[in-house]
Amino acid sequence: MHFLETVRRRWQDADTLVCVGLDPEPTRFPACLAGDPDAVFAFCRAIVDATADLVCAFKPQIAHFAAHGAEDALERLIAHVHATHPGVPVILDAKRGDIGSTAQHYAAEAFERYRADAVTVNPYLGRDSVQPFLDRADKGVILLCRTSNPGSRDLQELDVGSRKLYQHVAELVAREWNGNGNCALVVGATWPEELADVRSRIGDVPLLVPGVGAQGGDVEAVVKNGRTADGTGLMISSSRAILYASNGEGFADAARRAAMSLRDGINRHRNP
Ligand SMILES: O=C(O)c1cc(=O)[nH]c(=O)n1[C@@H]1O[C@H](COP(=O)(O)O)[C@@H](O)[C@H]1O
Repeated sequence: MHFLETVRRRWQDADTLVCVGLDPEPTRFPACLAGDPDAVFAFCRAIVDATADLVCAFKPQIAHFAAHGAEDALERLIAHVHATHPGVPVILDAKRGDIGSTAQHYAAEAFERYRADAVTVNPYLGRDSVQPFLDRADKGVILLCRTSNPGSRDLQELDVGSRKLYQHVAELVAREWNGNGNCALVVGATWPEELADVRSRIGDVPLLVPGVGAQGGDVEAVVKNGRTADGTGLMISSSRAILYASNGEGFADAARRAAMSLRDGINRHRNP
């Protein structure tokens, strides 16, 4: 099934806009995993199994695996999600961007090697750098628009004619790059006004919104400013606040409680 169809099904059937980010940091793992040579996989699998019914997607962040030489754990983790929680899509957060010939390999990495359902892509190299991803009509292409970090102001807010660069990216993606209907955009929860602005420019194109939890974004503002008319349209992503809710033996249960609390907080504001 097409990535965005799968997400829409999760929004409706599982009644959740939560995306759990999988950002393993071994120094923050619970003591019960100390000495486990496969700790990255064991930790992430426990989180996945404890939260799968509460999410519209999982989002493993590739550097958090590659930095520890754990690409194999990432492959097995995504295979585990597909096998054990069918219908829950996986977004590979890789923020790729390169000339077209190299981008083809990044697309193959995301979709063939890792078997991700969607990937985050940096659009700032232009259309040809994104084309190998756009061509995969069954896969999601989630383009950085207004990122959550403070430094996103440096370039993304620059005036380019009658609007700012991130506003141009939002319109370009929604109007010209989304011919296959497989695009989404990233806007940080730390920019609630910009979220409303982007939503007004892109119709029902879905938004991936990281920045609630550890980065302090306000859930109510995100939902009210970013939702579509039917109270969906958002994948609201949190990593550290869920993954490291506890560093005791009950870490997976604590992660479940944190994900449930985020889901319920979102759902309180979903419908007008
Ligand atoms: O593309 C992303 O996922 C992303 C975009 C962005 O603008 N800001 C952002 O924080 N992210 C990612 O989302 C995750 C946020 O993690 P937490 O702050 O722990 O919830 C990290 O993996 C970031 O790399």
